[in-house]
Order: sequence, then C-alpha cells, then structure tokens
Amino acid sequence: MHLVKMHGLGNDFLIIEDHEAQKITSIKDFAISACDRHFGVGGDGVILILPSQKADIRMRIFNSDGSEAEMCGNGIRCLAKYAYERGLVPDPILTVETEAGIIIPEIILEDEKVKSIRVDMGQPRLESGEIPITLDKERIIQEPIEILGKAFYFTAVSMGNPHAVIFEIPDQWQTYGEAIEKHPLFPRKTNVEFVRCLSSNQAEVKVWERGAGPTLACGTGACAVLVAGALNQKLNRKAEIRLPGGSLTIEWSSKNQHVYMEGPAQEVFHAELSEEVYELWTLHRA
Ligand SMILES: N[C@@H](CCC[C@H](N)C(=O)O)C(=O)O
Repeated sequence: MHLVKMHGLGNDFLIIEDHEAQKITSIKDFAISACDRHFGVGGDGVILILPSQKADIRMRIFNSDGSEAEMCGNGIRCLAKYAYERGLVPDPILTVETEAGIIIPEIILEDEKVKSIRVDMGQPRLESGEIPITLDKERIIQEPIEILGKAFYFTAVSMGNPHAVIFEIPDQWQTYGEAIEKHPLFPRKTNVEFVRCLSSNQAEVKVWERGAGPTLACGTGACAVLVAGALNQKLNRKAEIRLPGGSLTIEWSSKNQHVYMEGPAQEVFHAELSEEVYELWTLHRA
C-alpha cells in the first residue's frame, strides 16, 4: 500500500488515495496501528482522498484512536497541496467535500511553488445543538464548568467539529484537556483549546485534540480560538494564532461571517507498506 506522510505545523497525517484505501479492511484498526509512533508509521490521523459527486474531491479524516472527525483544518491544507501537485484537481482553488460540508482551499503560489494554503472554512456554528452540547442555552459563551476540582470558563464553537475554548493555560492543561474531551456535556466529545491572549492580534494556544490527545497544532482549533476571542472581545477578527508547531493567520470576515485560515503544508515522505506489516498490524489488533 502506498501512502504519503504530510504535516501542517507538526500536526501530521498519513494521506491515502482511494485505490490504496480500498485495500484496508477496517479503517479504524488501520488508523490506530498506522498512527502508532513506535510500532507504526506515526501520525495524528489518517486522511483518505476519495472521489466526490458534490465537489472536486472528498476528504475523510480519522484520528489516531480510530474515530472519524467531521473536519480537519491542517489536514485539508495537506490534502489541497497533495491534490494540486499531483494534478488530481485542475485549479488552485478547489472544492472539498467533508463531513462538515464543502470547504474551499486556495493554493497560494510563489515562483510556481506552493507557498501556503488559504482555506475558506465556512461559517462557525455557535448554536449549542450544532456543537453539540447538552446545555439548555442557545449559545455557550464563557460558561462555568468544574473539572477535577478546578473552575474554568469555556466558549463552545463548532467548525464542523466541536471545540471548547478556555482563556487560561493551567500547568496541568493536558490532564484537564483529557477530562473535558470526555465530559458528559459533550455527547460527541470535544477538542479543547487553552489560550493566552498576548495582544488583540496574537494568542498562544495549547491544544488537546479529541481522539488524538496533545498535538502540535489544530487548524479548526485555531479558527475556534479566533471566533471565541472575538465573541469575548479578547481578539480582533484577524489574528495570529501561535501553536506549539507554528503560527496560523485566522480571519473571521465581517462581510460573509466565513472564517479564513492561512498556513503551510509540508510533504515528509512516501512509503510502501508491505503486506507483511499490514498483516502484523491486523493480527496485533485482533
Ligand atoms: N487537527 C485537526 C483536527 C482533527 C480532528 C479532531 N481531532 C476532531 O476529532 O475533531 C485540525 O487541524 O483541525
């Protein structure tokens, strides 16, 4: 099986095209084994590039625990670069069908090379039913929650996938992140962003991802931080979101309310997975 490893700010993915993906019997088991950093290839998730009836191509994203997510911001930049450079799409502006709807990445070229990818991420969803969250309130903005004996305030934003944004970075943020991910308030679990605003144009963020744990970056998470920051008058509608793996520029347009994310994507290596390894992984998971 042929796969390509890519990353967006250190948030890393195994990219697999449709004809190769058809060889996989259980994508959940495959994602767990392949993403293992010791016994597998290593990655935060697996991305499948599939044909689409509604857009140029379709993306499916599976976290390293095998769960499927609706959207992935860093992943869609990787997919866009992959698809453009291999001629899977004709134009630098492409449409991608995701479980969160149609998303539109635009390849930004410099000297005919891909410099960055700017993605129209669509409008954020703020209604509690759309997050989803089981609180009887229209929107969840600076809502108190007690986690492991500590009081937090969080703002809930969906970028197709759920995010809980907290304007504080506690020492034990990973422990709190894991507990919030699985809190019963979130029936589909949640990604968690811990934020320190450095100014109205810059924020530092630590991310605990649903289904993957701490990652070096999260594109949808950065978008959720900007939206939550603007809603709480902590950030302007355009800001640099600094993640452990690097920065993303995020803008929430006041014209169409769409969120735009710009950042890089990098190819790391190609791999051929032997039948022997695939069988070993299958046995290991059985
Ligand atoms: N890292 C991604 C988000 C991947 C999915 C997420 N873990 C979820 O389950 O929602 C990003 O860059 O957005």
